[in-house]
Amino acid sequence: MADINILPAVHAFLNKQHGHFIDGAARPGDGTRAIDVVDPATERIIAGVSVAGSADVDAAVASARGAFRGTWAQTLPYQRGVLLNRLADLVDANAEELAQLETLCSGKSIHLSRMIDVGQTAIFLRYFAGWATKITGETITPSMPSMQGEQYTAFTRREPIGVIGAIVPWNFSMMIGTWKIAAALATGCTVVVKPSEFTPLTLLRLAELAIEAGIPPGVFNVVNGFGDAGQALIEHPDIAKVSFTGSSATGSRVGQAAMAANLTRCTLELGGKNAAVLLADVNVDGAVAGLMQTGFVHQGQVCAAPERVFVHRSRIDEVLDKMSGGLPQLKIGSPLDESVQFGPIANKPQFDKVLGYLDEARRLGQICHGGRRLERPGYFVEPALVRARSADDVLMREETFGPIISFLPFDDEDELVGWINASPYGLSASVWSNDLSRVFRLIPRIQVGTVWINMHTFLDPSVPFGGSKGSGIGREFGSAFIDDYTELKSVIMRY
Ligand SMILES: NC(=O)C1=CN([C@@H]2O[C@H](COP(=O)(O)OP(=O)(O)OC[C@H]3O[C@@H](n4cnc5c(N)ncnc54)[C@H](OP(=O)(O)O)[C@@H]3O)[C@@H](O)[C@H]2O)C=CC1
Ligand SMILES: CCCCCC/C=C/C(=O)O
Repeated sequence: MADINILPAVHAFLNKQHGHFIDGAARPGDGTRAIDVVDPATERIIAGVSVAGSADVDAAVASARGAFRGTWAQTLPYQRGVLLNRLADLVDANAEELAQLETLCSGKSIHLSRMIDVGQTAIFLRYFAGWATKITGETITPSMPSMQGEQYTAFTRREPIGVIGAIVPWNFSMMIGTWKIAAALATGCTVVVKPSEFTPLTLLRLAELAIEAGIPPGVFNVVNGFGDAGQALIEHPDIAKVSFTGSSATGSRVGQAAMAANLTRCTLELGGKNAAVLLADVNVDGAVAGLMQTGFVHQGQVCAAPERVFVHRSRIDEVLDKMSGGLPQLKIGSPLDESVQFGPIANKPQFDKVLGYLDEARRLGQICHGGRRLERPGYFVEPALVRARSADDVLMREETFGPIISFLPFDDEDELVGWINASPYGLSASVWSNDLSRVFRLIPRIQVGTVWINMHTFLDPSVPFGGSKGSGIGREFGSAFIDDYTELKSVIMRY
């Protein structure tokens, strides 16, 4: 099939040098440094953005601080919910434009951009809109003996923490940005977001839509640039909280810098080396379909993707045969072709990293299917299946963040748990079985933030998501975010 037609609005948005979005309007950069935005499917430059200097970061934080104390503080929770719902409606109304921008910057298939990036952005906005009117404290009866004979009562209030500095990676820029922006706005905070320099366009467009929705200027600001712009943001004295998604290495630096600068609180959603465990009674067809989908969606560039799969020895040959048989059905090609499920790797550094892991697996003779680079422009590589020799192999230990799934047979449950927990990461795992007694015995033994049963990478806005160990600090979604984005104030009163 041919590529879809690019909308005139997308052409118009692309052929521009973008700056930042501050105080409700586009702010051009100072022109001294610029970033080329590259389409990973063609390696062509499709747009440019300016690099924020400290004056831009200061202006964005000042605007967010002004709105936090002014217009946004005067906006009732009910109205905040209405405005977030209006933004969701505008995301729906501009869905195709946003999906095309996302695909052109990130290389994810247009189908995925429509369904996940745009579809989930609207869903998360509506979910958080509902929370705006449901943020409550509790009443407490003081219990100290010294209070006998006196009349006391106490209550707590949840107050918005202030300006949020949000730092967002390139794999799902608009959706992950929205998790942070919508949580901030629902609780009464304001936000300055720095997208990855590889995928800056959809969040700039979302900021424009926020103004169209009636969200006051300064509530949602975007600064573009490299890590140094992010660094200036997290160290800014008027940032009350940092919400970061990205690699564990950068996340660790971000957390330390924020803490050292101003004791700034952080939520860190970091990398993973997520295990899928297929027990002896596994429904192989169901597990294979699930792994094919979640291991190779967006070319494996998903923090929760199943990268290491432990299969009971009695089933491993069957599983690998069916995985190999399924791979040719995954159509590789231009992400703007609606029949394609598998596009290019999102950017050149990530492409080089994935090719490096594939070279290593090839050197060790471990690739059992795929893994070849495609001879065409763009960062294309086939998805790969690897049969590991030991849980200590590089591909069983390091996060590749690419379309590579490694398999290892297991015999013994204790050994299996040891292998899973030996990882410094602890984001997620899945167990595939209908033997619920065994499954429920495993759940408390696996050191991760989320366990899926007979599914993988299923994110729902009402279920907390985040990592343990080296995969992060804090949780996004559900009610957990309210604690993160608010300050708890206690009031004790004698009457
Ligand atoms: N958990 C996840 O969801 C993701 C994990 N990754 C992993 O990270 C690896 C590297 O990808 P990369 O994009 O470089 O991810 P990083 O973790 O390095 O970057 C994530 C975000 O942090 C910014 N950043 C970088 N350095 C700093 C800093 N010192 N202070 C503040 N912000 C900073 C980046 O900006 P800039 O890009 O402009 O430097 C980007 O916006 C990938 O190979 C993959 O393994 C990547 C994306 C998502
Ligand atoms: C189809 C999977 C979509 C979920 C993407 C969530 C990504 C999170 C992350 O990489 O941080």
